[in-house]
Amino acid sequence: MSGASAQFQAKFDVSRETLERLQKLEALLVKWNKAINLVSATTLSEIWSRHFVDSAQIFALAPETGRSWADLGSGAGFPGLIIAILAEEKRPNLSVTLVESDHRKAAFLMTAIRELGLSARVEAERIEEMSGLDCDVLSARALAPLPKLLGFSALHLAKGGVALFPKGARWEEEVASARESWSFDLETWSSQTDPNGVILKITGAKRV
Ligand SMILES: C[S@@+](CC[C@H](N)C(=O)[O-])C[C@H]1O[C@@H](n2cnc3c(N)ncnc32)[C@H](O)[C@@H]1O
Repeated sequence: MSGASAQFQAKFDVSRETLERLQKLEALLVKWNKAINLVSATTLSEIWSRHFVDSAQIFALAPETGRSWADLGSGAGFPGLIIAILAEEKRPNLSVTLVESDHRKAAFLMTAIRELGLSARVEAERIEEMSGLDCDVLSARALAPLPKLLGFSALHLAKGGVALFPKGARWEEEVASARESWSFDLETWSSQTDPNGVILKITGAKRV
């Protein structure tokens, strides 16, 4: 086991099968990154800490009662593919949907799902053009400012659902800006990977 995967195992207590899936995903990302720009070359050598841990920390924040999870703008699969990998071990009944409008990235996501033996599905569509997903949990990393994310949530989150958005150092400005047109309940968790970042957990969002 590499140092990075051993650290992941210590943090998230996952099975050998899950670690093997993550190792396969790492190999796929390295292979595909030669042809399409999935992750920046500078973070390729830090896939476990910058992407796998960053994504996995979101998984534990979702209520265990949720049956469906949608990750919007998944890109190379963060956090969506990691959620799908963890769900395979820890919540096998969770249905995971990855939304990604870029067809080359969507092709990567479909390949990864097939090669890793996951049950997640990919919607290669634009978030604002697809029919409502009615999901219980929604996530999005590095997709849009919070006011826009809340607009996406209004389209796809079921009543009573939970939105999880990792945000960087300027998260308080984004929350203040969102409060101008939305009311919502907010909990925050410090990020395990970004000393200035947080994960926003939002419920009950309504336009004001
Ligand atoms: C900056 S990347 C972030 C990718 C990934 N979430 C991450 O954190 O590594 C944003 C991704 O969202 C996708 N995207 C942007 N707008 C979208 C839309 N309206 N509908 C679907 N996907 C979209 C882009 O193609 C891109 O892959």
